[in-house]
Amino acid sequence: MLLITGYLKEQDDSHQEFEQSHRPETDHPRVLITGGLGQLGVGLAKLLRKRFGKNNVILSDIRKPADNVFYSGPFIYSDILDYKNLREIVVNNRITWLIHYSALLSAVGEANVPLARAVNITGLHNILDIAAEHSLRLFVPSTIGAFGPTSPRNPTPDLCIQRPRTIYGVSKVHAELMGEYYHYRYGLDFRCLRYPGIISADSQPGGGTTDYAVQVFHDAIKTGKFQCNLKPDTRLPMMYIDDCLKATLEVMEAPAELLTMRTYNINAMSFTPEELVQEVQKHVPEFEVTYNVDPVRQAIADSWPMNFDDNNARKDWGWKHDYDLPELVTTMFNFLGSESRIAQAN
Ligand SMILES: NC(=O)C1=CN([C@@H]2O[C@H](COP(=O)(O)OP(=O)(O)OC[C@H]3O[C@@H](n4cnc5c(N)ncnc54)[C@H](O)[C@@H]3O)[C@@H](O)[C@H]2O)C=CC1
Ligand SMILES: CC(=O)[C@H](N)C(=O)O
Repeated sequence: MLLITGYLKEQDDSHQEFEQSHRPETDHPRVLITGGLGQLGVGLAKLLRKRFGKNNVILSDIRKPADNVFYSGPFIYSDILDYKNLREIVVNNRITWLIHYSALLSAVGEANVPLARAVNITGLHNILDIAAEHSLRLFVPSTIGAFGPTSPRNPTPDLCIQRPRTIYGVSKVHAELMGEYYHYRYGLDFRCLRYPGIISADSQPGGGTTDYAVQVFHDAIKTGKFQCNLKPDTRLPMMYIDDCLKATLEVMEAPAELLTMRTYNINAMSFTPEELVQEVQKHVPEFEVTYNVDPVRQAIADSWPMNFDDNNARKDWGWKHDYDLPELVTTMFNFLGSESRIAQAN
């Protein structure tokens, strides 16, 4: 029976997908995600495909996807520095929404400033021009890294001094300002959220300053020991990936008249490595941490917000987070714990 049910379910699913992908364009956006094979893109594609139909969401990157990603929905090679190719992809696939995830994050950017400038700034210019030319709804994420040591840090409001000290932060402030300029000058439907450090169980971070808060869970499960590359009292805004992706879809679907701004802070929690370790030890009592501070990442973290003020997002389009620190840690261990039990069983 299960086999038959499974077969019938499969038929029904594929019929539904056919339906969704062949509905008139007016029904659903046609989404292109750039830089989709990083920490956030695959999860976002999953969420958007559930909402808009598998074939209406195209994942892209310059890297080769794993089989499970490749066979989960449309994937295409796209280098955002190749303006012509990007334009062809947008036209040939009748794209109406563009989620621009391609970037070099804070620490990797400091290690390769010329490449970070090319990808994060020249690449962004290509995206802006194509989005304006084809009237796309454009999402570009910014970051807590778009602030610097002269910004108010506790809390950091949406509008304040922004003098970041990394090429990553400078490029993201540039993205915010250029996106808003294209909005006011050319009517581009530009939307931007400043993400905190994002924590996920099923994807690896891409070389940032907040990566420790992902690694800690894997090490707690694998070895019970963790070497933290930030000082124990380094407070940073953080968010579980499900909240981040939910906010991204919500702000993209928000009616334009609700948006009093085009760039919003979003917040969920702020914690220090010490506070995170204490919460982890409630699940893994024997867990041990040592501190081996990375001076580059520490200097970046010391220039970033400690707490984020996101009242405008909550007021304008109803943003609210679901995961605080205890829920985050429980969710991460539920996922990773089951994964490691499966791994041990195999
Ligand atoms: N993960 C986080 O904690 C946060 C992420 N964000 C932003 O969200 C976006 C996605 O972040 P992640 O997935 O974590 O980044 P990631 O670093 O994990 O992935 C970025 C992707 O961009 C791709 N890429 C690099 N050069 C490219 C090019 N020339 N053309 C096309 N793709 C290229 C890479 O192959 C990679 O898969 C980024 O813009 C990042 O700045 C903002 C704040 C926090
Ligand atoms: C907070 C971010 O933008 C990213 N995770 C980084 O640490 O660079």
